[in-house]
Amino acid sequence: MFTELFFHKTIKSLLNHDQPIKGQSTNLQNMKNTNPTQTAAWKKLSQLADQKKSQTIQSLFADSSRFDKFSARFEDILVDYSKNRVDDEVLSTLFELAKETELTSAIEAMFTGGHINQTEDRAVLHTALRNRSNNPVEVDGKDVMPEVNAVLEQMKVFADKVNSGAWKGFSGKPIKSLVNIGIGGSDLGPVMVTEALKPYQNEQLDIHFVSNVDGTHMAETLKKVDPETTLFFIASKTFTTQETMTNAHTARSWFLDHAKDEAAVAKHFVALSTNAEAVSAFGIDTDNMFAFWDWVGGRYSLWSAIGLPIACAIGFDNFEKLLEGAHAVDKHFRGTDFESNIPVILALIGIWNTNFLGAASEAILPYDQYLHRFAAYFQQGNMESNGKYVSRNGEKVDYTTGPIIWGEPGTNGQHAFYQLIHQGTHLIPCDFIAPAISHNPVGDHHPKLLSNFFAQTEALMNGKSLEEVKEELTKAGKSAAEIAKLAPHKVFEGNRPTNSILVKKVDPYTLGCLVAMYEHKIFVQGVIWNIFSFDQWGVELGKVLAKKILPELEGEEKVSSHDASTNGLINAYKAMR
Ligand SMILES: O=P(O)(O)OC[C@H]1O[C@H](O)[C@H](O)[C@@H](O)[C@@H]1O
Repeated sequence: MFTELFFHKTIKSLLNHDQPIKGQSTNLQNMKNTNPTQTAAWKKLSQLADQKKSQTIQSLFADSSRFDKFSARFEDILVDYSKNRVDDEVLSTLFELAKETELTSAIEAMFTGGHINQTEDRAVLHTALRNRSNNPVEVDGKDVMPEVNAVLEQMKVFADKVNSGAWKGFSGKPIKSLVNIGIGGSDLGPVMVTEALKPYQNEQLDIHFVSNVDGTHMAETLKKVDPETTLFFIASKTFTTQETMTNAHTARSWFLDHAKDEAAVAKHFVALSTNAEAVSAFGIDTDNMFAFWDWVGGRYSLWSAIGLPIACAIGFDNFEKLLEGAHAVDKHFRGTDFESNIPVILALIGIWNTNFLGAASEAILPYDQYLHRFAAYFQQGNMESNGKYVSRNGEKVDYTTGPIIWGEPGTNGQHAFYQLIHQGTHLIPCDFIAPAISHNPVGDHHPKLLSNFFAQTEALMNGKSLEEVKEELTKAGKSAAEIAKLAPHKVFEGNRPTNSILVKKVDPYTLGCLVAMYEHKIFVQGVIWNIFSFDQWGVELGKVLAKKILPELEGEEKVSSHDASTNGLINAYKAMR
């Protein structure tokens, strides 16, 4: 059934990507709905996992060319995946798995506007938003690039005005504070990017994000800003999300309490949305609306109008560089053989760790304070995309899909949860990310930070044997009894897999590259797991039930329409307040 959707699309030559994409007939009918566990490669991988159980990463470094073989460079980015439990045989079988699950057709289907978000019958084209080559990209026979470029132009004009101080508030003062009101994909991308690129931020502006429906989030933000100089971005793809609409109305009332003039709203509120009708119903002039389209997934939307607060904070030129970085990786992903394709390699290693070594989670550990929301961003990106137990043919899968994603910046994590990564009972593959050049080269901070990065990946791989521990304790003058008691606790098994991503500097272009790498990793995994990565039905049920419960919270009468626990909680709340 996946197949039929794409038969009208054309596979372009992998080496010739700057030609127009036409909605012609196709040879994408090979796109399979394959249970990955039924492929020859999967079966072989299961055997290999069994056979190689006792093989250690450390022992694999007997091959002196391992680092060169198992690392890849993309411009100023080095991806070292040599500290994984993979050898040539495992990797080549993983590449076979990608071939057997028709990854190439799937990649083409995405880039050429196939409706790969099948349960919502939508194309998935965040790549068109950053298509700096500007070659046509057709969705249902219509080239989307003119619209994409028109919104980018609208964003540029607006961001330039805000940046230069030409955009004035109702009392004639230039804008000083940007407040983004949005949640999920309409929050996390702009938060992550503006934090990551803070060194590029216009110092005349401060930026705030309100996402939680908890009134505290809004109240604390409004304390910091002045209605005369604040610009609100109401960011919502649907413009119906409860949290965002509630926060938007609160911000509007607060603003009008000060401005006392409805006409002033136009100078202080803009909307980033696909839903023009709801935007004007809210009272925002559609002249102040920046549009995007249903083929932009929320968690892939920072490249769209949702990126407007980013463009305002760091300037449109820098926003463009972010797009350029992502586009460069798009070309790499689409045009490079699997064997040298970074997102494909990262995805396959992730599948090896998840499905064959039994890892349930992955940690993302940036050694860069500016990247402190990177893990949170990809928590949504990954878990909302691949947290699915139903396959593309509608059946329950009998294998593990998306891992739990989590992480915090190093070195903070080291003093908090690395204990479990080193000596716990769970296998936690980790991605370490660091820049070679710091934006703040204060004293010897950066070498210290990076020495921790390198040391951790080394320690996770090599561990520390019982013999080493005993020798150390002996040298420290411990008695035999003390050594026997202490030694087991000081042993590190090692053999913990890590990827290391070293970038020259976290600049807009490089960040664009990094984000696109992770996005495509998620895509590849979804294809192989035979799930739909671009819907998110799992978030709906709770929303529906909350709507039903909300009116029940009014009044004093006891609620009895739920199970005993839910009734008990609601009634206790009513009694306590
Ligand atoms: O942008 P919005 O339509 O307001 O949606 C905001 C978020 O809410 C939803 O519940 C989804 O789970 C997210 O994928 C989405 O990014």
